[in-house]
Amino acid sequence: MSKAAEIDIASVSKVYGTTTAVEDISLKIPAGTYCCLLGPSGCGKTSTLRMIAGHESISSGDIRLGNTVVTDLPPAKRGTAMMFQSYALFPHLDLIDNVAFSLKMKGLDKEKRRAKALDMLKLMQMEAYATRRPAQLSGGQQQRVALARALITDPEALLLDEPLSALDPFLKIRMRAELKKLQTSLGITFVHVTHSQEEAMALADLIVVMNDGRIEQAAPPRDVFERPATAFVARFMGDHNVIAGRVTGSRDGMVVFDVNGGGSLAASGKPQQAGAPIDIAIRTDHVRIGEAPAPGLGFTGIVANIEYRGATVKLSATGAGIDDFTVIIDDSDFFSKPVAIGDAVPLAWDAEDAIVLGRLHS
Ligand SMILES: Nc1ncnc2c1ncn2[C@@H]1O[C@H](COP(=O)(O)OP(=O)(O)OP(=O)(O)O)[C@@H](O)[C@H]1O
Repeated sequence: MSKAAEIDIASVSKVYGTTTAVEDISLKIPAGTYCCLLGPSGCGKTSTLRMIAGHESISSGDIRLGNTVVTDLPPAKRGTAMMFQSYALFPHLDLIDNVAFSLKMKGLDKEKRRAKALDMLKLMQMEAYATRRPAQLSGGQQQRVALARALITDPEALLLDEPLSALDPFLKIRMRAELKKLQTSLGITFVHVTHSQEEAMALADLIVVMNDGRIEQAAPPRDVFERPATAFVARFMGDHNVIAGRVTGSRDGMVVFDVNGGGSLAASGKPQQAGAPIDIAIRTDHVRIGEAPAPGLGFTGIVANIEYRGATVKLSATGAGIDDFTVIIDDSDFFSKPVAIGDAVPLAWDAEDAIVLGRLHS
């Protein structure tokens, strides 16, 4: 296998006619990283991946793979390989010929390319099926063949476009573990497009959250989850309440603000100009119920819904200017002092759990 390469995306944009799919993004993906491009449909993930692969031209900016600027190179000359969502296997060819296809294009003789294809099928534990056609395989097996076909070119980076989306939920989780194992054992750079935050959290060393053609945050999964950079990231990753308001002042290392249409709250952060818009995030599992909050660090919520989830209970509450506030508490805490729909309950959190979010799009 070849070595891994860093991918350097410098001020890259992609414009299709009047649509700007990717707007001036810059990103360094260190060599050997498992990187997930994460975001909702239409945010520009696939366009970014296809520009790295060379399947889409770059409207402006440059992409470097290792020391080579690949911006104007054709896909086969970049040192990347792409695995497509639908696997794009040739139905009329057996697995060996499917896997060997790119070597045939390169002019390698039949014996050599078939031997190498068999090696790749062995790596993916698919050699027993070598003479079958794709239609005679399960979804998970087809995915392994698609991986073998992508990896046969010894790429420095493997690009995967929603590789797990065609699989059923059970297989998805199994193949996810296999992808991670494969990346770790090969040590090459993986760039994996997904709209599932769970998938990205499970796989990535580096999560790149995209929204509307731009990067909202690029950081390891734990940082993205614990310190979401923007309201979009906090909402998209889930398990956070986002509250918007306007700054009124500061106190004891906290920014004090008025909730839009509601009371006054505080959050850890530097003083900001009075009147400035502010978004804060509060983890749903870091809220205590039934405890009087410190000034600005909680409110009285009216319980709107209760969902029992086994180990935890999910409460939804409303407050002045706060439409939907979620609290996840341990089942034992809930059942030791149960509350009912319609009850008014104090909700409280600590200063460090109220995070001021950045404002990328304002
Ligand atoms: N060939 C094209 N011509 C015109 N517009 C395009 C083309 N490809 C993509 N777009 C537009 O560019 C934007 C980004 O698309 P892209 O496929 O990169 O998003 P995505 O995040 O991968 O979405 P999905 O998860 O749905 O695949 C969208 O608004 C899309 O409609």
